[in-house]
Amino acid sequence: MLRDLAKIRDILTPAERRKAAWMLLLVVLMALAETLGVLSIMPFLSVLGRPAVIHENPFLQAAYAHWHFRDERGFILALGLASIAIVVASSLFKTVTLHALNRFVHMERHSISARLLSRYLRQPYEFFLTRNSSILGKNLLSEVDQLLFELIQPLSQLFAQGAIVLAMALLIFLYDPATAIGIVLVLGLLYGAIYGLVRKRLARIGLERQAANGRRYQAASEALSGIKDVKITHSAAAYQAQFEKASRLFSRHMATNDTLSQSPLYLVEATGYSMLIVVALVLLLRSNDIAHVLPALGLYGFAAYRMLPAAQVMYRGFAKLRVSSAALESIHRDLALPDEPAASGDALLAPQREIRLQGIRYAYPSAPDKPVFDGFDLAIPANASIGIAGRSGAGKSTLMDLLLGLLRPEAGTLSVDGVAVDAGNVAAWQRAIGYVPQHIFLADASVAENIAFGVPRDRIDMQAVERAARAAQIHDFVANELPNGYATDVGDRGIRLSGGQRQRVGIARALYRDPPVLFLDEATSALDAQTEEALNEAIRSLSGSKTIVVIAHKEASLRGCQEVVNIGVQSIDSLHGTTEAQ
Ligand SMILES: Nc1ncnc2c1ncn2[C@@H]1O[C@H](COP(=O)(O)OP(=O)(O)OP(=O)(O)O)[C@@H](O)[C@H]1O
Repeated sequence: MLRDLAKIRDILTPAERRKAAWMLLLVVLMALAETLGVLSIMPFLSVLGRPAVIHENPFLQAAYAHWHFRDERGFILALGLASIAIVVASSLFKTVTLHALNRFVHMERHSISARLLSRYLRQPYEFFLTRNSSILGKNLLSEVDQLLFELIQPLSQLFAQGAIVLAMALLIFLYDPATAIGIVLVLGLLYGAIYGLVRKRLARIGLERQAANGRRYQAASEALSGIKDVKITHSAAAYQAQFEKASRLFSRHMATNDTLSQSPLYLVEATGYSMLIVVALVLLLRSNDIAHVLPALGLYGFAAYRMLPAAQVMYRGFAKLRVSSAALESIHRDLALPDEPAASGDALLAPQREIRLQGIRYAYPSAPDKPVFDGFDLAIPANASIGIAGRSGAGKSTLMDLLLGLLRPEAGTLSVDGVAVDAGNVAAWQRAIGYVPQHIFLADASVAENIAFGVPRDRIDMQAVERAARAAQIHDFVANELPNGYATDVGDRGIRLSGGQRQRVGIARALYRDPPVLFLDEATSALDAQTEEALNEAIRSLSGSKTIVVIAHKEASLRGCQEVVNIGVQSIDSLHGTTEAQ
């Protein structure tokens, strides 16, 4: 429990920690206000039943004298009004506090998920090679909710109700210490025993719930993003079954969790009220005077009425903490990921002489013993156009990712004009590059927004968009055939465009900023021969003023390059030696 509290503390920012402390105080005050509201009716009721109490009770007597009441009716009226005032004030306080609490919890959901997304987005590219994107999405959306509504909220209730139990126990203690200790002991033992019985099961449910939630997200996201393959292979039923299995398990665990954290109430209620009857009988047997027993019983009855549900909420807090600690653990771990500095400024590391890879060794994290490159060298003169050829799987895309600074070599350096590219200047280097990947990602936005990718809509330079589109051989299509020209929406991942059109939008994107370096990875593979030739011609016209690196399987695509580097001549495992482009 203490470890979990420390984790919650870590997750919050210092300002949120202060706010959480205030909230906790408010929650406790709210619980006490609630008790006070109910408690304030007691003197009114007892005076109403027997006005003589006014003169017997020292407090009521003092109040009666202090405010110079002349008759009992007036005092009872005042007592009634005072009770109404307390109940109304306590309700107002509770309403305001409730809003503050709701706001805190919901804003925490926003704050934690926003910080988590920012942390994920700042991770190096390699991080995403080992983590499943739907699981990351699940953490951001579903696990943060689990943490807040199934752990932090019940936990704050645990503290609030703890205050009530304490206040009530104190009240009874003042009246009758032995009974107070007895009640706390019985309640503590009862809940302690139940918790001891179910705690292992709760922890297991917590872990399984989290795993099933992940599988649920993964099945839904894979089926929907791969809908074409799902349709054509008729694998919808398999995905449906996969989703349902995980979803059913997830829901079953949520139900068991709710039951296990709620059900002891009935058992404890039965025990509590049985105890009340036993206490009444014992008191009656001891004193034989029912009038003497009744006030004591009234107090115990009231205490039971407030304490039993409060103890139940406390137990629920412990149970939820147990189930949700898996969610807490994963969010705590991911928020502690190294915080890479976000790229800022607009410096440009543009090559004047050469781009050089030297002594590069790189192995993917999932295959650390099988380096794709080991001792690899490559020099690319500035403003030259270099082709990279090689058989499938030889490492062409890996080489491009290394050149892009997306993958960091285990050994060796990437340098631009002798300046080593590192975490400090990689953003400046990437700003100098226009990159067309093998698989182009289009956002569900307009053609113009996709070309000026990442630029806010009102800051898009439409002239630059058109210039880039002309160079990418897509302007005529956009201007003449799309209903709204550059404002036409391309649909989810560009589904309303053909493969070749998507590819040309991707090329226009790389050209939008008119970068000094252009990297093209199979950029023309989806184009017909005529369009490809026109595009190659356009790219050729850029050569001499830009450094261009082209990866292509087809020799025709590399024809315009001044030099072709073949990296497929050696086996992947032993790609040593020098491959130098002069
Ligand atoms: N994320 C990854 N984790 C582990 N191995 C990978 C990963 N990506 C690629 N590889 C492996 O690295 C090697 C080089 O892959 P790469 O994609 O660079 O080849 P390529 O030459 O671009 O192939 P193609 O022409 O088919 O696109 C391959 O053996 C591939 O299986």
